[in-house]
Amino acid sequence: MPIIKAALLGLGTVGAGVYEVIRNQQEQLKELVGAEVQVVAVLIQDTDKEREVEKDVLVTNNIQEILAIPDLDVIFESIVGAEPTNRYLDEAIEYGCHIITANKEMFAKHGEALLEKALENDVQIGFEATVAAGVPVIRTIQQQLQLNKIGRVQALLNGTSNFILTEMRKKQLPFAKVLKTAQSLGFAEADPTNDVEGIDAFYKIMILSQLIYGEQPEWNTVELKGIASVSEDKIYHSDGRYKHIAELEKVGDRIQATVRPIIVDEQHPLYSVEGVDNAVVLETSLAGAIMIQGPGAGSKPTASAMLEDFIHIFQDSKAAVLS
Ligand SMILES: NC(=O)C1=CN([C@@H]2O[C@H](COP(=O)(O)OP(=O)(O)OC[C@H]3O[C@@H](n4cnc5c(N)ncnc54)[C@H](OP(=O)(O)O)[C@@H]3O)[C@@H](O)[C@H]2O)C=CC1
Ligand SMILES: N[C@@H](CC=O)C(=O)O
Repeated sequence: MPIIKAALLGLGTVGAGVYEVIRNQQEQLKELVGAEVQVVAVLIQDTDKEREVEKDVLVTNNIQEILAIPDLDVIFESIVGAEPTNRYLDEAIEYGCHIITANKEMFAKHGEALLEKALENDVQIGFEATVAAGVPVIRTIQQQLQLNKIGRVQALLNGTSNFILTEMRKKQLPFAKVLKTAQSLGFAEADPTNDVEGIDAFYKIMILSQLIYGEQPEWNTVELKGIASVSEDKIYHSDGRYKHIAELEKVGDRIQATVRPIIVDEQHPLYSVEGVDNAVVLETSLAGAIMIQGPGAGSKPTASAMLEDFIHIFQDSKAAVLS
């Protein structure tokens, strides 16, 4: 049986989820892609931490050791921040590896350039996990809405924010306590600033803008507020519900985007989307308004998006080899 050699960049909440799914669902993966998937290396930062990986897996903090492995087929990237990640992926594409990423900051900033480079090097990039984790928004837009023109987009794109707003309102709990729970559940980033200041949702709506309109608005024109700007009292006592909503629309030649907490009433499509769920409402020219909803953060939902990308990429390669 052929072997697909994989490396994981990052072995935190997301990377560990990917590793576990590959191990636990090896037989199904074999059937789906026609090859055995072997994780041969992981890149981490702290070499002193204990890692739950097989003994023959190379664990290193040096990307060059990974890119020196012969015949590496794919990299699953789930590290944090735009750099050095972008540089690592740029090199990995030159090496000839497919890339599957969950890193929205990196992808909002460098996704276009990496996609171009991937095309030149005949490899693919899967980025489903960069937006709404387990909810297949990217592939729905890429594959199921090709003839439709997408007008306005309204979305809940940060699982942590929706979880915090929901828990605070339902249980009248303080912000700091619920944020801790969101961190312990693997929803919030280790540094939760981007979650609660709206920056994480901003990166995600920029990725959607690039995908839908082929460009992003000037970043400094986007109104950006996070849930940290809302008082506890308002969250507990407002009529309606606070939701952290990202909106996107092309008006004439101009793309307009906002990312902010607003109060919605029960008529609003995002009113009933609660907890860690994300949802994206797409106004489409033929199908009408479509809403897609599901878990927007966490280890398994994110690993799900990355492994589904993996299957698409390697089923394509299998078809190419057979034809
Ligand atoms: N958590 C979630 O629900 C989701 C997260 N994401 C994105 O996925 C990525 C990972 O998130 P998550 O798993 O939660 O984060 P964690 O903080 O849990 O894990 C990050 C991992 O990356 C490693 N790492 C960080 N920086 C570097 C670096 N410069 N070089 C090598 N390794 C590095 C860390 O190493 P070490 O173990 O040594 O500290 C750790 O293993 C982020 O970009 C995040 O935005 C996307 C969707 C959902
Ligand atoms: N911290 C993020 C994780 C997924 O992207 C969130 O809460 O949405």
